[in-house]
Amino acid sequence: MSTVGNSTNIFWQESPIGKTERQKLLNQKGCVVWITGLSGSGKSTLACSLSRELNNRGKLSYILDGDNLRHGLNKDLGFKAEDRVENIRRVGEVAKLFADAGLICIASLISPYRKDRDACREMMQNSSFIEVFMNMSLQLCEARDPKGLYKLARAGKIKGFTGIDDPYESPLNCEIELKEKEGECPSPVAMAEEVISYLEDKGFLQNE
Ligand SMILES: Nc1ncnc2c1ncn2[C@@H]1O[C@H](COP(=O)(O)OS(=O)(=O)O)[C@@H](OP(=O)(O)O)[C@H]1O
Ligand SMILES: Nc1ncnc2c1ncn2[C@@H]1O[C@H](COP(=O)(O)OP(=O)(O)O)[C@@H](O)[C@H]1O
Repeated sequence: MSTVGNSTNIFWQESPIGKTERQKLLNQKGCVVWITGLSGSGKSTLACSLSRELNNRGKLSYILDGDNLRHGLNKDLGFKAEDRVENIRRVGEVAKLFADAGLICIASLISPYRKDRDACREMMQNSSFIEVFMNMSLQLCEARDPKGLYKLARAGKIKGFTGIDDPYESPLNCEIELKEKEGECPSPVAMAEEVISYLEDKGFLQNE
């Protein structure tokens, strides 16, 4: 019996099938690939490309996309600092469940605060949190502006837009950093392959 958060008298219910058994069934290891970066940096594009490439290799993945989750699970949250903190905390918890299910969970969110990303890392077992930093310049993201949000933010029609009048804290120790080279961004497939090589090297795509 214990107290957790605001709940008292709660008990942990063990499951008859463990993560090891599920991973064996899937021939892979559960993990979280956490993609962070500015709006327009290519997070969703990489998430989709990575999921497709993994699928082609017979590996099961699932995308948790910030924008999409704000249509449901996180529809009560906005973009003020405490809402972003709660957004990342919830998605971290959900990602942890997907990884426990044995899946390669691809979380794609701006996740602007280092402390919150680190807290998600802390939730996970050692080395199964792979932080991917989309290190694209604000200039590139703003030039892309596929949803016209930077334009609105510059015009003062959106307040607290990340990179314009709200902070983005770059990772200090991420596992993978993807960058533009001479103003050119690698293709989504090339970026997905870089992540897949990492997953392969670390043994996530098999279960010996
Ligand atoms: N104020 C403000 N700042 C940043 N982004 C904004 C804002 N308002 C709306 N949007 C849209 O919301 C998407 C980001 O949602 P996230 O859940 O990833 O954000 S966060 O991690 O909680 O910061 C983001 O999607 P992406 O462009 O895919 O990153 C935007 O489309
Ligand atoms: N590797 C890439 N090369 C060229 N264009 C890209 C690349 N990745 C994304 N884009 C384009 O940039 C825009 C923003 O990408 P998106 O994945 O929606 O970013 P985010 O999810 O970070 O907001 C889209 O128009 C997309 O087609």
